[in-house]
Amino acid sequence: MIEFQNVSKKYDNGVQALDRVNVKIDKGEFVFIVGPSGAGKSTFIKAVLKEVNVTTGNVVVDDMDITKLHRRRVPYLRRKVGVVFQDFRLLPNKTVYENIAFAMEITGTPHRNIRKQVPMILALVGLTGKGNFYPNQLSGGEQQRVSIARSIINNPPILIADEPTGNLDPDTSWEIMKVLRTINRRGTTILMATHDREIVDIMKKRVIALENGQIARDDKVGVYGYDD
Ligand SMILES: Nc1ncnc2c1ncn2[C@@H]1O[C@H](COP(=O)(O)OP(=O)(O)OP(=O)(O)O)[C@@H](O)[C@H]1O
Repeated sequence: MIEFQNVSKKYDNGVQALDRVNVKIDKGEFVFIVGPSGAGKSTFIKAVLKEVNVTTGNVVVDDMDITKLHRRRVPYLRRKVGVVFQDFRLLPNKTVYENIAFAMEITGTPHRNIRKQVPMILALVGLTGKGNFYPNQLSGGEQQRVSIARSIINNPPILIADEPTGNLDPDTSWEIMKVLRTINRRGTTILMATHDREIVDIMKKRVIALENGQIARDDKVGVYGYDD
């Protein structure tokens, strides 16, 4: 599903953000990416999305070697990978319904399907009845649910969550983790970068730890393992 083959990334300023990374993530896995600040987690995620071009090695996403993928084909890749961020990134002038519908409109989904699928996805993330609310009328946890709904509405095989609980209190964070677990159980591969020790330790999922751009640990049932 996702494979890094001897991947290195050196930024123009000389920083070696990824250093000969080899890793394989299978379909349906739930994987945490942990590591100290500056370890290379964001660079790893950006390499999957082709937001950064790696210096050497190959990145394979959903059976497609994206290393040499033409710029014009990158939007096609992005449809295979839903993304959720710490800061939600919802469109403030659109309702919950419109935020999600918009993601379907840009892929050319017929309105009939949009009208059917948006309520279904709102139910999945526990937001039935909130379709007409604007983002600023929702709690942080609810906004993150909208963001998750938007990220999976086009059924991507992979969901990347970059610190999705970073702005949320512990209880709300767990509500978000339940939603992500439900999505994972439906078959979506999930890759989540996090600094949240409690979540990593309790979830008992695969943990890949990056340090200085290298894989320091890769445990099938791992722990957070840092003091920060
Ligand atoms: N666009 C860039 N240009 C130059 N150096 C960069 C760039 N982006 C990141 N870096 C450097 O690459 C290294 C890895 O950064 P990265 O953001 O991948 O780490 P991270 O593990 O996500 O950190 P954090 O937990 O703080 O988000 C750091 O030394 C960082 O300063």
